[in-house]
Amino acid sequence: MSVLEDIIADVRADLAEREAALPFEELKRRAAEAPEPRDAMAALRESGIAVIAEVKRRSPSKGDLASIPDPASLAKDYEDAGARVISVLTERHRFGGSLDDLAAVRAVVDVPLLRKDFIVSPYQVHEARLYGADMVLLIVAALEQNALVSLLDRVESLGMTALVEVHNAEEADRALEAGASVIGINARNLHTLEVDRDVFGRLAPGLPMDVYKIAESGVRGPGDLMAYAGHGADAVLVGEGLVSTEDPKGALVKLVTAGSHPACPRPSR
Ligand SMILES: O=P(O)(O)OC[C@@H](O)[C@@H](O)c1c[nH]c2ccccc12
Repeated sequence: MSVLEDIIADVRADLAEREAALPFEELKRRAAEAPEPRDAMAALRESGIAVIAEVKRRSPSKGDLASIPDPASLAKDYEDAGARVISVLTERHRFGGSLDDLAAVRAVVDVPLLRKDFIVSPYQVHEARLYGADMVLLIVAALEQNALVSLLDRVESLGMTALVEVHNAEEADRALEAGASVIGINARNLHTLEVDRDVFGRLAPGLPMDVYKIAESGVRGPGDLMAYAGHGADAVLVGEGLVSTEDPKGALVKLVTAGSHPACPRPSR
């Protein structure tokens, strides 16, 4: 099994437990009563290269990155530093995250939130909404085409934004066919866990102008943000480059400053 398949097997096992504890119909009813979702697209489209900052404790490739005893306070720092959207990993086994982290972050920040997980079922989409997400990650490599199409539809029908993640041209075609308007190009291959920062520059020019393009993974500092911007990124998504520094807030301020600098290349749209 590849890393991705391993991860998804555990995600499905966890999901079955939660489904047994809270039936889908009841979950849907509760999620429908959650406060209205925030407009993640509007936040991302403000001027400059947006930075999406991630609450990430661990990763399969690097192991422990940061203990993050108080995810809400890290998220508040991210918001104060100018994060346009905050990503919260909710996968438990490999990333050390939880839905409780998402709820804790929701309680203290106003910016839109991304639920970062391995979404394979509509159950998780309603769950994302219940815990305060405004945006949901859908990984093309983890989904059959019909599942991708119906999950994308589900995310949008609940008023959220889908971030559709791809790693190669074939997945990019599938994302477009499914109707994705926000595409994340992940430099990390989820089968081998290797990072190749050139993937963005290879794939982004082939995407339509009106698709919002996010460069995911491997951003170490302003230089990488500028390079991604030069290849047409509207936004970058950063985890390790923030959480594994002494001063995540300071590191984010540097990225946000670079992304809003007049010399930073911006998409011609
Ligand atoms: O920590 P990095 O290299 O800055 O990467 C952040 C983000 O791109 C990464 O966490 C990620 C991108 N896609 C994912 C899918 C699942 C889990 C994690 C991810």
